[in-house]
Amino acid sequence: MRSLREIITQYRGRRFPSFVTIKEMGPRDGLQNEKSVVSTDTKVQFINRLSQCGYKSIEVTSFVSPKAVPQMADNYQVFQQIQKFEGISYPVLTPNMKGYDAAIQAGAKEVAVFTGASETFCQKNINCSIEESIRRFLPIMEKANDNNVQVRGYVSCVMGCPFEGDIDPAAVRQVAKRLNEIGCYEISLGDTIGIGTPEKTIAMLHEVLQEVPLEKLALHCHNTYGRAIQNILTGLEMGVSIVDSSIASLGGCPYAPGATGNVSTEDVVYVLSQLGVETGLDLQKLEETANWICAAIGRENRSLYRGSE
Ligand SMILES: CC(C)(COP(=O)([O-])OP(=O)([O-])OC[C@H]1O[C@@H](n2cnc3c(N)ncnc32)[C@H](O)[C@@H]1OP(=O)([O-])[O-])[C@@H](O)C(=O)NCCC(=O)NCCSC(=O)C[C@@](C)(O)CC(=O)[O-]
Repeated sequence: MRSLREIITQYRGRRFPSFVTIKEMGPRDGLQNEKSVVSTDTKVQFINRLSQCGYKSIEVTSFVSPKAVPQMADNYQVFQQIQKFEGISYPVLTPNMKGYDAAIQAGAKEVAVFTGASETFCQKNINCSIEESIRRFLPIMEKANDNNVQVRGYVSCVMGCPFEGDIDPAAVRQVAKRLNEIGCYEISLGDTIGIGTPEKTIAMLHEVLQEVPLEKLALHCHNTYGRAIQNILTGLEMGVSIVDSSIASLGGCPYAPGATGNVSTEDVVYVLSQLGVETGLDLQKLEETANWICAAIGRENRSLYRGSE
């Protein structure tokens, strides 16, 4: 794995957007896979601390089946108890109408639907085909439109699948196109098991950009093989300006064997700051929050960045 310094040296002098929006995944993608139950109070404190770090978006929980993901069973309580600040969005995952209705009941103003570019992953994750998943999203889109709720869309396995192996970028393009057509305001492209490379990132984005405008695309990279930052920088060089990340690199997908956490927020913020890119995030507060949550749940902090760098 390359050090942050080596990555910064490699990418120095290249052209990136001047501002990159970072969407925090820690409370949802980060915690959903924790084996021992994280208390509602810890989740609430975690999100409240994150709200002080400068984010405009923090994904806070998911309204999925508690049998499928027990860690998110306290979704309603978490959403109700967190402090909500003006200017920060607190999206939640909703796989179907039942999840959407529960999210709205809790007070959600932004939701995210999620599917995949791999049939097998989609079946294992949400128990339906890709086509069926889109059909399930249609009534969500309709109701969200009536309720003035924004809907984000996720495509998983954009660089490869734990069950099917390679995924054709044309398949990613098709799914991203459908999510765009049904009205998702933004589409997050998930390298669910972190097997992307800069070359794969370029090939995948070239395809997706045939259908979806650049400003609607986000990159959601897991860091399983330590390549997430390079893949993200490759996407940013192509003009993408939205990145999903998880503080302390918390997480992993319960339906993607071998997947580790999202790329660490602190690492992305540090590297971008060294490359002259603004994120609006406070690195010191991020580091304090990362250390706090890792101590609270007994996990190691997998970020490479340490304030002493
Ligand atoms: C999608 C379902 C629900 C389909 O599951 P299903 O079994 O097909 O659903 P169903 O409609 O047949 O219902 C079965 C049971 O689930 C209940 N149910 C049904 N829907 C809900 C709901 N919304 N909330 C609460 N309960 C629900 C329903 O009421 C029923 O309860 P029972 O009668 O057996 O007691 C299930 O497969 C599920 O919950 N999956 C969760 C998948 C998940 O959360 N995965 C992790 C997040 S995705 C991810 O991490 C990837 C991402 C986004 O980060 C991007 C990337 O990295 O690639």
